[in-house]
Formats: sequence, C-alpha cells, structure tokens
Amino acid sequence: MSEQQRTNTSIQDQGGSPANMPGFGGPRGPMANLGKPKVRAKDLGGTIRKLWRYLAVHKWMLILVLFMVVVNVAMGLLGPYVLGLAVDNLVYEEGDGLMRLIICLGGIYAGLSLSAFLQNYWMIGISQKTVYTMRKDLFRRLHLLPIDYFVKRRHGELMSRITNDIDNVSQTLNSSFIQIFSSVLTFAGMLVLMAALSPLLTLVTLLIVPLMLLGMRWITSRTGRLFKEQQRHLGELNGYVEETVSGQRIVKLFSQEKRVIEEFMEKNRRLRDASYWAQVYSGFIPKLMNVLNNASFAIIAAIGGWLTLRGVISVGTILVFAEYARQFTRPLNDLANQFNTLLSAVAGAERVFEVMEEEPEFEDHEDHEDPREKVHPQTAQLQTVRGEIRFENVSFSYDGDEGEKLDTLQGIDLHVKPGETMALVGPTGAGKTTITSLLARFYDPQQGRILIDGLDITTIARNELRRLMGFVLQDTFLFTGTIRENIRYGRLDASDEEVERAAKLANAHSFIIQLPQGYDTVLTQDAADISQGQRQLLAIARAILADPAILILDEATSSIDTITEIKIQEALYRLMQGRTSIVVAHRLNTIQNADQIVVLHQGRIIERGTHQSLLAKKGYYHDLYQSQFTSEAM
Ligand SMILES: Nc1ncnc2c1ncn2[C@@H]1O[C@H](COP(=O)(O)OP(=O)(O)OP(=O)(O)O)[C@@H](O)[C@H]1O
Repeated sequence: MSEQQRTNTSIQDQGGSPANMPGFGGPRGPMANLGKPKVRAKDLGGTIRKLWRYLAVHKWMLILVLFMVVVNVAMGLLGPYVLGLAVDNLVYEEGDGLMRLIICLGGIYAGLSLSAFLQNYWMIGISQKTVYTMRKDLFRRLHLLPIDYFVKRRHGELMSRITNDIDNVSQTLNSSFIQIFSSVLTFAGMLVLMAALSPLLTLVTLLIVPLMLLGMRWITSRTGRLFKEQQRHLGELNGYVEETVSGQRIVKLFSQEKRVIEEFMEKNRRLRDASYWAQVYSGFIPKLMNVLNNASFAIIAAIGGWLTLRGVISVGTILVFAEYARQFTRPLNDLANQFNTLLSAVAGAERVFEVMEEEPEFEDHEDHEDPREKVHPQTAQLQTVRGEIRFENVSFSYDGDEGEKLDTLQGIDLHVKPGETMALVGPTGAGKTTITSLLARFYDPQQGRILIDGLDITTIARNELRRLMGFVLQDTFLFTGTIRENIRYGRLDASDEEVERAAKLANAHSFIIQLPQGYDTVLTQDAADISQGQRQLLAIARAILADPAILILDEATSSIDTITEIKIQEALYRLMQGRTSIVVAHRLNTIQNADQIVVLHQGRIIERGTHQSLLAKKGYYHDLYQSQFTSEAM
C-alpha cells in the first residue's frame, strides 16, 4: 500500500460509515489528492488527442459503456423517487398498488447492479487493451532509440515511464472515465428532480455546498502543506534506505553502520512528526462534513415536516429529498477527485508519448513500422566480410555540430587489415572507447568516414553492422536467466553442444560445471554470486558463439587474480584468432603482441607502431610502459 493510499484509508477510517458521511465515504475522499505533487501536462489538449487515438479503436465499446452509465445514473435517481412514491402510497392510499411499486423498485435495483457491472466490465476491457497497445508501442520505440538517449537519462526515470506512468493511465481509464461522466449526469439529474419536487427544499440542500467548500478550503490549506511535508520526508527516507541497502558492502567496509542507523532514526523521526500532524488535521474533514451533513439533514427534516403539515409536500417527498441530500455532495467530490487524477494521468501519458515521439536511430524509419525489418541494399555485400577497418580523418564531439570545434576525437586515421589486432592505449578520457562507439555507430562522426571492407558504414543498416561485431566489454552485462541462456545471447539458435563448446574455448566450462546447477544455474541481473573474472569468461563465451568478423575488447580495469587472468588471456587469444580485433587496453603487458598499437592523447593520435618500435622511440608509450612496469614490479 502506498503512503498516499494509507493516508486516504486513515481519513476514511476516522470518518465512520459511508451512510453517515455523504460524499466522503468512498475510497477517494476529498483529500485523496492532497500532498500529491501537482503534475500537469504541458500540452493537455494535444495529449488528450493522442490518448483518444488509442481509445478510438474501441469507440463502439465506449459508446456501449456510456449508454450503460446513462442507464445506471437513471436507475440510481429513480430508486429513491419510486421509494418516495411507495411511502406516499402507504401513507395516503393505504397500500393500494404497493405491490406494483415494490416490484418496480426491485427491477430498478437489479438494473442498477447490472448496469454497474457491465459498465465496469466493458471499461476495464477497453482500458486494458489500450494500455497493452501503449506499453507495446513504448517498449518498441525505446529499443529503436539511440544509445545517447539512455546515456543522458536516469534509468529509474525511464523505468517509471514504462511502469508507473502507464499504470496511472490504466487506473484512470478503469475508473475515472466512467466516474466523471456518471458524476456530471447524477448531479444534473438530481438537481432537476429536486427542483421539480420542491424548489424550497432544493435551495436548503444547496445551502450546504458553499459551507462545505469553505470548510474544505480551511482544512486543505493546512493539510495540503502538511501532506507535502510528509511526502518529502517519506521520499528522503525511502531514498536513504535504498542507498544504504544497495551500498551495504561499502557501509560495512567503512564500519558506518552506527552512523547510518542514527541518520535513519533522525529521518524517521521527522517523518513521524510530519505524518502525525497531517493525519490529525485530515481527521477533521470527515467530522466537519458529518456535522454539516447532519445539520442539513435536520434542516430538511424540519422544513420538510413543516411543509408536510401544511399540506405543501408529501411524506414521500421528504424521504426522496433526504436520500438525494445524502448523496448530493458525492458527485461533486467525485468530480473534484477524478479531475485531479485525470490530470495527473494525462501528465503521465504525456511522458509516455514523449518517448514515443523521440527520433529513432534508424534513418529509414519513416516508411517502416520497425526499421530493423528493412533489408539494406549493402547487406548482401556483408555476408562474406573480411573485417578491414579504416578511419579516414575522423573528428567527433559528443555534443558538437559540424563546423564547430570537435575535440573528443580529432583527425583520426586508422587502418586495420583483416585479422589484425590493433590496441588503443592512452590516459583516461583520451577517446579510446569513443572510437569503438563510432565503429558500432552508436554515434556518427561529424567529420571524416569510417569504412569496413571499403564500405562507408553510414550506408550499412546499424543492426547489420553490429551483427558483424562482437563486444567483450569491461562491464559484462548478464541478464536474469541461466548461464546457458546468457551465453546463448551471442547466437540465439545455438544448440546446447555449441554453447558448451564455446564455454570450453572461453575457459568458462570448468567453473560452470562446479556450480551446483551447472549450465542451468540461474543468474540474477547483477550476478553478484559469480566473480568479475568469471563474468568476463562468460562474455568471451558469448562472443565465441556469435563468431563475429570484428572483435572489440574493452579490457577490464579491475584487477583479477592471476589464475583467472591467465585463463582470460588464453580465451581471448583463441577468440581473436582470425578476426580483426580492436583492444582498448589499460594494462600494457597484455597487448605486446598486437600488430599495431595506437597511442591516443586528448582525442589525437600521438604515436603508433608495434610494442618494440614504440619502446625504441622512447616517447609517451615508453614512459607509460615503464611506469606500469615499475609499479607492477613493486
Ligand atoms: N556519452 C558521452 N557524452 C558526452 N561526453 C562523453 C560521453 N562519453 C564519453 N565522453 C567524454 O569523451 C571523452 C572521451 O571519452 P572515452 O570514454 O572515449 O575515453 P577513454 O579513453 O575510453 O577513457 P577510459 O580509459 O577512462 O575508459 C571524455 O572526455 C569523456 O568525458
């Protein structure tokens, strides 16, 4: 249960039964939206139009739902009216024809229940189908977006669009749509019927509305602030818990448990105080409304009784009024609540549409629903790729435009022959990883060209291009699933034997079979139960299985024990055989056999050659090698 829900429930709990608390007994009291940050759509009309496009697919069902709402409201209004007639019948006609009225009443309440059931049943169908399609479209678009989109956004925020925002839309469609329509109809219908029965009593009933609004304003002006305070403290507390739980290892390593508990206690205390006053004030609301409602009831009874005695209205009319007055404020409250919920759902929908309208990275997307399905003319030539790589005067900047100063990479010329290994070295931030990102077309350079087997890579569809490459990165990402499934990620149609053969070549087989479930061991997403080195071995097995023409290795910086390191080196050596490889190297002892070593510094190539030639040159590489060699020897 969310804090907001808890808050609502507690208001309700203190208010007594719905019967003695008109308008405030429902699960969403007038305070339901208090404390909720006011999220509003930037383009309300536009977003509603887009949402309508999804809903319009089910327009016949919607018309049916609306019809059921009309039936439901009509039955709801007719019920008390016929009850009044029945009472009058008893009082003035001594029960003559009462049976007919009772049967009629039974029919009305049966119709009321049936229409309520059908309107909800059909509306839930519409909303679930709508959000299903939205979720599908959103997820699909998300996977067509460029990597930059993900780099620049927090993952949690993106996740919340797929989960919370869509959920919000779903909840609102489930309930608000019907509620709003029903509330407007009920309110208008009640007003008309009441005015027709007795204009004087209608005026008396209406008196309660301004009083109620004033009372609510008085309280909400106080509680609004308090609930916000409560939400803020709750947010802080949650954030703190999340941080300390995920950072448990560090907390323990630095013996910070005591301090962490003390800080938590302080935040917990602040939350308790804020919640206390928020709840105390909000507890007044149902009480106040009870008083107002009882007062209005008493006035109606008094004036109604007086009018009856004078023969102006019948006993049944008082009964109808009492019932309508009891329900009178409900549609108003419902409308106020639903309106807020609706606005926040539209804001959620807007965030969803924002993602859907992002430009996908596939240039040929206009004429294809999923551009990945389009076969690029150059693809045929890539079937037998040799793996020759050329960078011709490539300059690039992450946020630069053509013509501006491009400084992440400046005038890079590279040539790697098929089957050769090129190592990229240089200090942190020199641009090594950026070179591999350009090769995979995560970004396109603003100047210069990159060619594979003489083909400009901008003429190759990105997915085709990436299919030529295998990546073994510093941070091996493992998905939730078995080890077998994780290795098979390299080539989905590989048989179990092929998976095992790849694991053997990657030196991963021996550690896998020592696990109790072997290849069927289920890894969690962070795979905390296997070591960094073992993760790398799995990544190598994945790459061996994929059998790419070009290999990109981003060496792990973290130190791995010597035995695992030897295993990794051996596996990598096997993997690199016969493939063009680009190695982003951090430790120079692993790249001494590379066919060429390129030294980068601040986005420029400052030296290149073989290990021996660079050492002989006694330049930057020589110094780097010496310093690493000395520090490793120490
Ligand atoms: N997505 C990005 N957006 C903006 N700037 C970036 C991005 N990625 C890297 N950079 C910047 O580009 C420069 C080159 O980064 P790059 O990751 O290529 O360096 P590197 O040589 O691989 O470094 P390291 O050895 O630390 O991995 C750095 O200044 C870095 O801050």
